[in-house]
Amino acid sequence: MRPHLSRVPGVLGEIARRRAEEVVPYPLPPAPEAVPSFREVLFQPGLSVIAEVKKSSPSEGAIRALDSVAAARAYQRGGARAISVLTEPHYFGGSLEDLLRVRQAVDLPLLRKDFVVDPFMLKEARAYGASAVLLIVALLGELTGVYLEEARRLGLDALVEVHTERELELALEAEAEMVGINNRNLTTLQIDLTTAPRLGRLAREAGFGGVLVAESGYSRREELKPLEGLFDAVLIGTSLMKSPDLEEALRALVG
Ligand SMILES: O=P(O)(O)OC[C@@H](O)[C@@H](O)c1c[nH]c2ccccc12
Repeated sequence: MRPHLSRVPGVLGEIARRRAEEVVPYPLPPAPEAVPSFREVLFQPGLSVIAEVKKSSPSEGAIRALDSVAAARAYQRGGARAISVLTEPHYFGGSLEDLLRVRQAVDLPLLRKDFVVDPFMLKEARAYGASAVLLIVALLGELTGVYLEEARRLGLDALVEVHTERELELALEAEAEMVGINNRNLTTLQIDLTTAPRLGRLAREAGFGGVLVAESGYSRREELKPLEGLFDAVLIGTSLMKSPDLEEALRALVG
């Protein structure tokens, strides 16, 4: 079952509709061996970092033409608990090959970062080595629960991404076990770092006991302060990718 994308506004709608046109199922390679669960590694005490391999983005254009494997290895050395790999090609310069190559190079659980708009993309994620997938509520709406169920059936964890109070409600209704709060509005691309703490508090007040991840826009250590005691993890891409030394940048950010 596919979501209705015709009325999704802004850049998000543009990317997602293009993605949907491209999904044509094909025979998949056998999935690589299982690695530690994405969700479980984030349950460790303290704020975990999910470091992201991201070569370009709609807001920044080209970020860095660094090889994905080199980036992922530096992240692992720097203490990342998990790695996110963009697989969207047109706007983010990613690929499934990047995901598989990173899988073969590091031991950390991987998140397939893409605009999932067809259940086949979940099977694909698993076949190319992901332990988890991103599910964006602004795209999947009421179908979020269906995609969550299908991800579970395939043995994948799902990071359910929200940006508004209404989307958070939908994520909690769908019984998400990991919720990502994106500081970036994917329609306008604006960042507001007060979004994650605000919606994070609401999620906890509503009794959410799962993994909470703050996403986007972090580049300085002080910015992580409001997340302490509330969030399990933070997802960081651009500021790390832009650093001359990714390992050092990661250590400097989280100590
Ligand atoms: O590069 P940043 O600002 O550190 O952000 C990372 C990550 O949160 C961002 O890439 C992201 C969050 N949600 C997404 C959905 C699709 C594509 C990308 C994203």
